[in-house]
Amino acid sequence: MIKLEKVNKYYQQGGSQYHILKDINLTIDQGEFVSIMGQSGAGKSTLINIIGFLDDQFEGGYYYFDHPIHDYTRRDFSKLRNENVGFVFQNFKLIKNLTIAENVALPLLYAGQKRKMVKEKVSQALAAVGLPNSAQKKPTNLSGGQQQRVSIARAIIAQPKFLIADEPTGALDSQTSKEIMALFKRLNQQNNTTIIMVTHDRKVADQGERLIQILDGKIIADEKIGVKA
Ligand SMILES: Nc1ncnc2c1ncn2[C@@H]1O[C@H](COP(=O)(O)OP(=O)(O)OP(=O)(O)O)[C@@H](O)[C@H]1O
Repeated sequence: MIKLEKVNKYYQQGGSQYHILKDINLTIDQGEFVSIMGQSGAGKSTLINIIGFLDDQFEGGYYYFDHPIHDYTRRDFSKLRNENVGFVFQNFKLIKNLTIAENVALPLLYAGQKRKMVKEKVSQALAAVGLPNSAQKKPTNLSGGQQQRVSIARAIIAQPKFLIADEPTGALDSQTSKEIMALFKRLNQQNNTTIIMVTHDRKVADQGERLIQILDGKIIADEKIGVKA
């Protein structure tokens, strides 16, 4: 599904050029649950920004379902992103003055779907993340774990081909982290949703089935770590 070939990424700063990703070769199949670990500054966010079609400024090949998307325009990139990827962040990124239902509906409203259809899909997405009775609440009335469930509902509502989760448990206590990881695992196993997750926490990473380790912009290890149920 995702294939990176010799991907390199540079940043220019103050007249100097920094080489951030170095010859990244990586293939991710549909249905995989991949964890990415590495020290701060290793290049994890830079990598997932490329994988998630947020950054089109890189060198090398990116083949998505065999399409050479490194040749695409910026506009093609935003279309690909909107239609294929769901994002989950450490700090949830919910809009405070919108209700839970309105937050979850946003990707569908951006995609121009009819309100009646949207309402039904919002209820389904909230039920899927275990929050059936919170639609009319505001984010600040929910716990951190519940807010992360809302952000996962928002990420899955448009039925993306894959999810990118950047430190999804970074702001949660260990019990809540476990519950959120159980939810990711269920989405992966029941719906075959591909998940690509960055984490600093080895216990969290171990919930995936493959662990990629990055150091100084290079993949230094890529191994199977669990057996799928
Ligand atoms: N927009 C930018 N301009 C210049 N340098 C950048 C930019 N974004 C990131 N960098 C640099 O690229 C390197 C990799 O950053 P990146 O955010 O990908 O690391 P990371 O592994 O995700 O780290 P962390 O775990 O701290 O989030 C760092 O040295 C960072 O300073």
